[in-house]
Amino acid sequence: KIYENVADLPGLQYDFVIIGGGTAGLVVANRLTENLKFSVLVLEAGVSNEGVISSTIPFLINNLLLPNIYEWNYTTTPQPGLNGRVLNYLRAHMLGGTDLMFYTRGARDDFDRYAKLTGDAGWSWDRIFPYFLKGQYNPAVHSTHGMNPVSLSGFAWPAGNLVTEATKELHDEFPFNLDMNSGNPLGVGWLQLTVGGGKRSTSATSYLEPIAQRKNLHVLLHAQVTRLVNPSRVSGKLTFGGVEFVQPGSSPFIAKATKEIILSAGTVGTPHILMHSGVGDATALRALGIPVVLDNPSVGQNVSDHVSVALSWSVNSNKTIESISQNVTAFNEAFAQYNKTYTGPFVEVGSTNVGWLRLDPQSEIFEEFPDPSAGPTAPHIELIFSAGFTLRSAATPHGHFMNIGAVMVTPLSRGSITLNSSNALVPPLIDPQFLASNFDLFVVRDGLKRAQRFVTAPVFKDYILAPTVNIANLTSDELDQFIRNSAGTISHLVGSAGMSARGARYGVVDPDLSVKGTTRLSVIDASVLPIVPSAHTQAATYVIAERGADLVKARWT
Ligand SMILES: Cc1cc2nc3c(=O)[nH]c(=O)nc-3n(C[C@H](O)[C@H](O)[C@H](O)COP(=O)(O)OP(=O)(O)OC[C@H]3O[C@@H](n4cnc5c(N)ncnc54)[C@H](O)[C@@H]3O)c2cc1C
Repeated sequence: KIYENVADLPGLQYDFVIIGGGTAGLVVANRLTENLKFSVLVLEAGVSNEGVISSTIPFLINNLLLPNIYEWNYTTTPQPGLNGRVLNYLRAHMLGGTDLMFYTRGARDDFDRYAKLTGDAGWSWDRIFPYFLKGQYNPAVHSTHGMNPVSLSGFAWPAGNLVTEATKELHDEFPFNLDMNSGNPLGVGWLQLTVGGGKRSTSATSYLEPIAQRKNLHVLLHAQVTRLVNPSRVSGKLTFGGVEFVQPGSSPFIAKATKEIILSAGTVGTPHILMHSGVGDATALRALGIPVVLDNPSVGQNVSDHVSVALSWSVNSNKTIESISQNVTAFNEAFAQYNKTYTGPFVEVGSTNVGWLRLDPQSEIFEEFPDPSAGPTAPHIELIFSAGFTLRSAATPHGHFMNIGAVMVTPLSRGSITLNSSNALVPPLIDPQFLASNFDLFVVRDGLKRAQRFVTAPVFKDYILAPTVNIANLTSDELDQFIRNSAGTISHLVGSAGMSARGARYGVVDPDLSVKGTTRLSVIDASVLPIVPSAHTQAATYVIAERGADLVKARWT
């Protein structure tokens, strides 16, 4: 059952307390409460997804991302690699998270590297693969019995067919890939989305809604966890006796977990809570006057994220996103069609295809830097093809466009989440160190050049009119400045509570996701990924949550 007010909860003692009801937290809540003997409380700082149309209608997802109650409205610290710019840093503040529905699992090598880094073969592609199928178009690599619907686009923008045609014309550099979720993503293929029946699916719609009436599951909204309290030692290991949280304007409450506390507060929230609980770098915590209960300098460090820059071309067609986004009548018609039949352009986001490419192995950049990709199946670059501007703002130009986002998916830069204050309600310092490494800059540059080459395919001859910014005329230095001045993020931060092998001298959680040096405390969310996969991160988060729930269940049954 979902509660708004702590006073309505039957009590504050449960077997498990899950902190955060985003992508991972609700998967774990579902799986643990399959055992009717387990009682579970989810504490979610944000709001419900119910009745929020921009969280349901794929085409309107853009509205969810504006500063509002569905986001924490964070900003980064000034980023030297972006010429000192401060970016808005989107983080979900609602049940089920605020992803944009891209469903990309990553490369076989990404997961095999996690297995190697953690010394646990359970994180390898082959062993994790069944967990992908639990969540659900090459039928051989998908399932029909999973929880979370995944589909190809339910609406065909002409740009999508042109992109596919171009893969035939430029086959050597941009081969077609029928299904990029097989473990071998390389090539250009159709985008898959977490959309079912025309509606956006999240862990809130797939994992919570169907079981929200389970008697052993309580979800409390507007409940912001400030810290874990009452530390003690059990057989030399740290344990916490409770979870402190507040509701707007309230005094703190304490929830107790008789079995385990599970942090699923995401890559920013999880280390934030750990550090306020005294788990983190001892020197930094002391400097803020926070009592140290476990010195672990890895907490909040080693974060990595993807950086992107988009190019746009005006096109000789009026069948683009702008035909709806810039025309009130057409927008209302599309909305009406959606409401009647769940069909039409509102069933998807406007992106049509995705490409995954590797750098040239002979590239001079490898003389300076080792290859950070996970292996030969893993790309360095992602190209996102869209039938116009998917993220729209007042600055979006008028006209009709095709967009290609070039995303650097193998960052060498590493950033951090640190505390700014001893007050747990003050946001942390988010410093992803975007483009701090020249390798990362090189990859974005290469990605933009690939995008430019892609649109030279003969099929675009009568379609593409002109670039909105002609980077072909820029010197190398000017191009670098263009990148630093326009790069953004696609919000794939991971690593702040990274997994490492048991006994390793770094890392925050063991391969079974329990926090090192503690007992009855684990982290199950995207923060445990030690390196960002070469993919959008929700699919990886779902499998972490599925396997994480199995690991917890195994400890207690
Ligand atoms: C705007 C955006 C778009 C994205 N688009 C895509 C996409 O299209 N495809 C894709 O694969 N990935 C996408 N991602 C990434 C993907 O959504 C994340 O990797 C994934 O959701 C991470 O899941 P999580 O459970 O770790 O964290 P989250 O889903 O962020 O959940 C954390 C939850 O914890 C809550 N919380 C945090 N702190 C506290 C606290 N102190 N007390 C109580 N609750 C707390 C938050 O409110 C939130 O609900 C996107 C991310 C963002 C932000």
